[in-house]
Amino acid sequence: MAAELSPIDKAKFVAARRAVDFVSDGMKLGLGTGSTAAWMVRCLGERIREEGLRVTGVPTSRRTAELARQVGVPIQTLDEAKWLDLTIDGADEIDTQLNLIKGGGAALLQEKIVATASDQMIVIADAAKEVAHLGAFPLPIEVIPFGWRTTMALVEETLVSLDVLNRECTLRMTGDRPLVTDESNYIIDLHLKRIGNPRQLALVLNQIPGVVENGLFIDICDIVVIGQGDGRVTVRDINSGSETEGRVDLTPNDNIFADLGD
Ligand SMILES: O=C[C@H](O)[C@H](O)[C@H](O)COP(=O)(O)O
Repeated sequence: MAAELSPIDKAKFVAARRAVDFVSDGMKLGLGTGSTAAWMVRCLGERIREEGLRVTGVPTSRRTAELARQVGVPIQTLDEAKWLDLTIDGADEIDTQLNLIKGGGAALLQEKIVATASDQMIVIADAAKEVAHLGAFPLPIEVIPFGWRTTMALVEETLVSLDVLNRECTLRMTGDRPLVTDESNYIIDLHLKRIGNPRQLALVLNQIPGVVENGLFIDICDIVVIGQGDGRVTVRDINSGSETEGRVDLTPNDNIFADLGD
């Protein structure tokens, strides 16, 4: 029996299932990370099992690689795939220009590399992720562990030089230890409340020695699919300017819960 999903999981599920309609036979896909992207990987597995869809996925984290294996999505490394047709991923915030904050799950570095190596990026999310201005969600930056305190001080100085008012920076912890990313780095979260100029901030942060990458995705996302708990989905395409409304069957196939142990 399939478990009853919470409204937020229903919203994530319908966004994921709608986005998987954009996948066609033979595609090389970037597989995002996080709870919404996990639904997309499960939906892909469902299409592979039921329709014989042939795709190859490049996972953006160890977690996603493990899930892909569990649900039967064939995977490759990015260097094996070289270039991808489409990446589907979640986001922590999406603004009206489809600029994003990502990295709440600490996978921003691999996610940005994979999305940038794709012809197209589709972001899937529940409606709560849509914002007028980025920044209420803390902006993650991935930093080299060596000298991270110095790097954090340089980040704070940079924020002062940009006249950013709220500029508290915190090292992300897991228990009493710094969180370590898949690439063996640390994450510093920037509590900015509102980002006035995301494009400028993204460029300036990456100039600081010790900063590997920041979680601002500027001009990378092409299409956003927003799900609602009642099954409604909105597809917004930044290139064509189109917006279409639809509805997705809320009943996941029981097989889709295989990895959840239901
Ligand atoms: O590092 C993690 C990713 O950027 C996620 O895509 C993002 O945090 C959204 O995750 P979720 O779908 O769990 O809200």
